[in-house]
Amino acid sequence: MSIVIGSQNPAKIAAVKDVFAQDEVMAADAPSQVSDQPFSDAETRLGAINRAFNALKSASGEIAIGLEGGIMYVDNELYLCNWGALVTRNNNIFTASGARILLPVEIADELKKGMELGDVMDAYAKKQDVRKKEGAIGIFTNERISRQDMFVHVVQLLRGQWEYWEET
Ligand SMILES: O=P(O)(O)OP(=O)(O)OP(=O)(O)OC[C@H]1O[C@@H](n2cnc3c(O)ncnc32)[C@H](O)[C@@H]1O
Repeated sequence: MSIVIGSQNPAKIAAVKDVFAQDEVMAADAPSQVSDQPFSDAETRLGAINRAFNALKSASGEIAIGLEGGIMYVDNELYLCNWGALVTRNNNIFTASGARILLPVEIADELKKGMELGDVMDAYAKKQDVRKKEGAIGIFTNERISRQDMFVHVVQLLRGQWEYWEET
């Protein structure tokens, strides 16, 4: 089977390859058509769905996966949130969200000023491309859960739902 992932981000590609280890996994640039920094569950989820549909349009995969990172308020505090979508050629959509953790106040303050989490994390950690590696979730969990680990769980949730509803 061939699967297309709507991103060139190595953490996202590795997560899909981990869950679909026996299959052909292709990566395609696919716009999320939401803000560069989604600010709610609804916007992040929509970004994942848009990326999956745009990936399916641009490549020859049988199914497509979109993975999108964002942030969301719970009361007045900002949490990291991530969403995934799996879409099929007959327009079935499966969605799932990832683990979420509270972001420290100093990170949240920068995000509220309009900065993107990827840039804020690089400055905070004094590293480059945190978003493509351990991610904010890796840094703030002492690297117990990396961004890839978190997306593996999301992709397992997507694959499992797709198998249950389409293959049983
Ligand atoms: O290449 P693409 O697929 O666009 O991956 P991305 O990481 O740049 O983009 P996302 O749409 O997943 O995330 C939206 C923004 O939030 C940032 N972001 C999300 N989760 C993050 C994490 O765990 N660590 C660092 N930055 C993160 C990301 O860098 C973007 O600025």
